[in-house]
Amino acid sequence: MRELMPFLALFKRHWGWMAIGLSLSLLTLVMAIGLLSLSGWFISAAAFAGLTVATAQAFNYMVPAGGVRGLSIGRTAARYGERLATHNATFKLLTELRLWLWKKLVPMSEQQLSGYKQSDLLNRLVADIDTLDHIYLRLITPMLTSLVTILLLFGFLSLFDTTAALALSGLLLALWLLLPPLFYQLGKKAGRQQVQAKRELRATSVALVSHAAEARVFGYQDDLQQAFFVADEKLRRSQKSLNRTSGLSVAGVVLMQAVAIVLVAYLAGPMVEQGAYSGAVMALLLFATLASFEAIAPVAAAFQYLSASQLAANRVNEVVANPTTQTFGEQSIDAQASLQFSQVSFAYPGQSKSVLQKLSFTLEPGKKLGLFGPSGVGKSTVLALVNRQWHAAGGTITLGGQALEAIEESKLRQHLVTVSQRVHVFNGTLRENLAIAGDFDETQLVDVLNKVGLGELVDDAQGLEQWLGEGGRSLSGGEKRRLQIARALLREAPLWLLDEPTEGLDAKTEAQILELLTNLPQNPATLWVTHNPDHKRFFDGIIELS
Ligand SMILES: Nc1ncnc2c1ncn2[C@@H]1O[C@H](COP(=O)(O)OP(=O)(O)OP(=O)(O)O)[C@@H](O)[C@H]1O
Repeated sequence: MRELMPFLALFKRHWGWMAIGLSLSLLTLVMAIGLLSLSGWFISAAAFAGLTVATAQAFNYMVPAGGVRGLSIGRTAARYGERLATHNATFKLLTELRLWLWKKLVPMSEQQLSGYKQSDLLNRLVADIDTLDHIYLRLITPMLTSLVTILLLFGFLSLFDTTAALALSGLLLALWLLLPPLFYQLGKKAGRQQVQAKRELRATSVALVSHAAEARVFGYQDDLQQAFFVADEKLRRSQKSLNRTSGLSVAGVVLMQAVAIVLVAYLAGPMVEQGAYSGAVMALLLFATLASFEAIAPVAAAFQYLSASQLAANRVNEVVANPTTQTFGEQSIDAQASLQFSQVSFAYPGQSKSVLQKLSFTLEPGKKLGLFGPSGVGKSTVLALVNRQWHAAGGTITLGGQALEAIEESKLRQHLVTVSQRVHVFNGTLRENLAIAGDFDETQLVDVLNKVGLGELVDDAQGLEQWLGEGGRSLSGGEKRRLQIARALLREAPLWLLDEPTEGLDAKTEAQILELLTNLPQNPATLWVTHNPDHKRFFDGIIELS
């Protein structure tokens, strides 16, 4: 259970909604038991009263009938409120958990996340976090409400028959204690298999979609599909097994309910014969017994899913407690900071050959350095080191005289921007795609779009609100790069990292982008990776990697 502790701590922030949901859930149960007990008593008492004219006339139908009506309306209202409150609490918990994990993932570099497939991280963020919401809805709520209901039931029934009250509450309490470990064991294997199968299904479906084109061209579509079907079958098998356990829990609870009814009837029968209470009270006891099992039914189901929640918690904790997580310092950087590599060496994990060996250079504020060299020599790796995607194994990288690791994360991000060949257009509007650079008003956004030659995008009827991402207006390669430059311009970062920003563009677009990048208004320091010898004229210095 220790693995669940960090998540229970996060739950605290929403205790208000959780408590409302719990209270309404308890109220619903109490009203359900009250409704059935009162109805049982009322029908039997009315039948007994009808045996003679005198008793029939003296019987007060109005008050119990009003009670039945009140309880049934109250129960429906409480159930509705309970659903609203517990679902609201669950969604709040999900948001809390997902944001918490997202915030932990974002600062991690590629190095720290290497070893995880993207689909696996996605799965941890989505499916595993979903599984964790069972803790509140399926575990905490039924366990607490059923326990309180048993205690209340004991108090209520002892008003009529202490022995029957003790017997029924004792039986319910024994079930409350025994069902969880029993169903935890029964659901353990299938619960874990389900988490595993969900992971595989997501990985194979992501592969199926993202590799679709290559798979078709090279004829391995069937293999991918087969892997997907195997994972799907695994998931179905685990669900079937869990459903069987659920069915077993329902059958078990119904059986115990029958046992309880026989037991209470056995104890109450002689009491009625002895005249300790009426037959109508016996009906009340029997109907209360019948209804009380509504409290115990979810307890068995709850623990069947615990192992899945535990495994999900372990998987989430594993990423968060990544042993390679590097913490960064708190230093800020001066806008006029120079970037310096001194004897920097680097090799990718698991590779014996170094990509960089003792690389040294200095990039002064406002200067442009061109980074040349054959393909695969390590040019992009240099940019990745400045971006802290990876960390140098030897030597030092400093910015404004401070070690790169000592600089606070947000300060570093404010200081530099990267313009690469691949631009991500988010599934959102033009405004949202620019707004990742910060908070800007309409004039500033239109102004920057004009600067990068994308002014005509705003002429669209929807202007900045036009949809750009998936399913939106498709941008050409050159337009996407200009969008990226617009984002970078908005940031006013003093250090720009350019990774072949004009690669693959036609001559006209290339000329436009070059014009833009070589005449940036704030004249940032620029480290520019390129293969094109014509670009040499733009640079104050050249680094040739070999
Ligand atoms: N994540 C990674 N894991 C392992 N090796 C990597 C990784 N990224 C790059 N490499 C390897 O490191 C070397 C340098 O790669 P890098 O991308 O820096 O080269 P580059 O000079 O930018 O190449 P290009 O001009 O083709 O873009 C290559 O041999 C590449 O295969």
